[in-house]
Amino acid sequence: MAIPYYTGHVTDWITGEADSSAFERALWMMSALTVGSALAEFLCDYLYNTTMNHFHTRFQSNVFRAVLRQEVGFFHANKTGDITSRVTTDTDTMSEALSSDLSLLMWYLMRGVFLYAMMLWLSVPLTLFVTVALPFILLVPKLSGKFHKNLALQVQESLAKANEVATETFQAISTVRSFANEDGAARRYDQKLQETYKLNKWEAVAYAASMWTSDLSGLALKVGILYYGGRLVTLGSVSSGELVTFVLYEMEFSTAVRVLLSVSPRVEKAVGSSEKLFEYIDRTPQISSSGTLTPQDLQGHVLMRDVSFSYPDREGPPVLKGVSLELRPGTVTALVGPSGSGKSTLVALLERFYEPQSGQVTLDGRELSKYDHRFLHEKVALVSQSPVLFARSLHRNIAYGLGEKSQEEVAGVARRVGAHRFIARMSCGYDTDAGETGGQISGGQRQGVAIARALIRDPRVLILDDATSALDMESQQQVEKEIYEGEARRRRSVLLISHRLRSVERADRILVMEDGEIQEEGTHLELMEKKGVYWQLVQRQQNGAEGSNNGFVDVDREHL
Ligand SMILES: Nc1ncnc2c1ncn2[C@@H]1O[C@H](COP(=O)(O)OP(=O)(O)OP(=O)(O)O)[C@@H](O)[C@H]1O
Repeated sequence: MAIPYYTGHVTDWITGEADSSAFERALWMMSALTVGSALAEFLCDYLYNTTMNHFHTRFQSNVFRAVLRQEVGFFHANKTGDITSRVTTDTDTMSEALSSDLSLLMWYLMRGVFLYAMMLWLSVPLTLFVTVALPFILLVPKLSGKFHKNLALQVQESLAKANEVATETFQAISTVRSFANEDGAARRYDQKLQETYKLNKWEAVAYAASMWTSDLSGLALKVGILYYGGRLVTLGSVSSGELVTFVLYEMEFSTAVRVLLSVSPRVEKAVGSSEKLFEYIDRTPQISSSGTLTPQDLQGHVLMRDVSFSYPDREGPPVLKGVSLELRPGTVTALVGPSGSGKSTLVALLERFYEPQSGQVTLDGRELSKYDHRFLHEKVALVSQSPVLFARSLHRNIAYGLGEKSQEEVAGVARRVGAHRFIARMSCGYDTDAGETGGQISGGQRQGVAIARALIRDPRVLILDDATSALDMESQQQVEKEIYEGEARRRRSVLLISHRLRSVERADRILVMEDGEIQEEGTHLELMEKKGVYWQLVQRQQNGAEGSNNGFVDVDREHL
């Protein structure tokens, strides 16, 4: 920025207003400053980019952690594609703006301030003239910048919607293929992309408009300065060298303003994308995990008292209506009932995925929220209806979240639930990759691995939510043996949800659930003698009235 200053000195030497020593000094200073500033710029770029890279990595990691902290309901309320797009695309947009645009913004802001000071020092009247014209240069592009920010937000949202379609399609590719609906999926994706394209077009117009207006006003300003400055030179209030220096500074100043104006909409776009990210970071999870209890003598005594629950954002009657149940250590409690009666919802409350609107769930007499999050989920293990495995070895899947576990330990627990048989037959054994969401092994094998994954934690409460439906007879018997006769049985409470009556009839207690209420409870024989809901359901099934629709399949007819 000192170059224009010394150019003025050279001009004064040419016009004879200064001697030759000033000319030599000017040349030396210009050379030294050029080398010095090049070095400083190199250092500045290096440090800035390294810092921004560090920032990007940390920020993305923080957003990911913030999303992970949210309650399960948050993931049901927001689409996966939308969340993923926020964590990846939006953080990229934001970091890109920060790494290039913000550095330009800061750089040209500092330049602008310095140049303005130099202009003031050279000629106050000319600077005042520029100052009066400045708001006109700034105002119009500022207004179009606002319009641009709004459009940028819409572009981000529309891109997220396109991502949702892609994610959903790829996740359900087998279904898409079996219905031969590839064209339908492509059309849906195209439709979303078209929406983004249209918005992008408007965004480009808004951007061009702000550039055009700033160009036009900059040009008008230059004509004004030359006219007014020429008059001041004639009057002798500034030298011709000073006018040249002023014009050069003003050109640099205009460039700074232009850059600031072109960068600010991009920074505003990044602000637009960051708003949702900060919403995620600032969001307080509706289910806190601030509990601290980690009792080493946990028994696994679960009590659910008069619990009612409705899913958030779901209208209609409650899914659970005043449910009470007890899981005693050393006993197996079975929960049966038709599809949609609320069994998995009850499990979700035991796992603290949701909190009940009324009533209480306690473990060893203390509310679930009082327990340390990690401890609770180590001690209360769930195998869900469709367990998901991770794209890593079966060994790592069984020892999921537990750090290093020896091969003997993993194989030992797999043996107990009959999973070792099929794992040992695989060519890579425990090193076999389960594939994304466990898609590279069969449904029954997935269930076997998931049961082993739950048992390796030696939980005090074990919940099997229809978790053996796909197992072959031999594995099923092995799991039942583990549940009913296993040595750990005395140390834990088991909640067994199943549509197979054969596997629940040995339970110490059977609860029959219908429409979110426990209708009956007792042992299998008691319930059969009572000839109530349970008996009716069994009869109906026997007569084939409702088939598997009421949730009861594979009835042990001989026993009945
Ligand atoms: N995440 C959710 N959001 C809103 N409603 C839900 C959600 N999950 C389940 N429901 C609704 O809650 C009710 C009970 O569902 P739940 O999954 O608990 O039944 P279930 O007894 O486990 O059925 P199944 O035997 O088929 O597994 C159903 O009407 C279902 O539509």
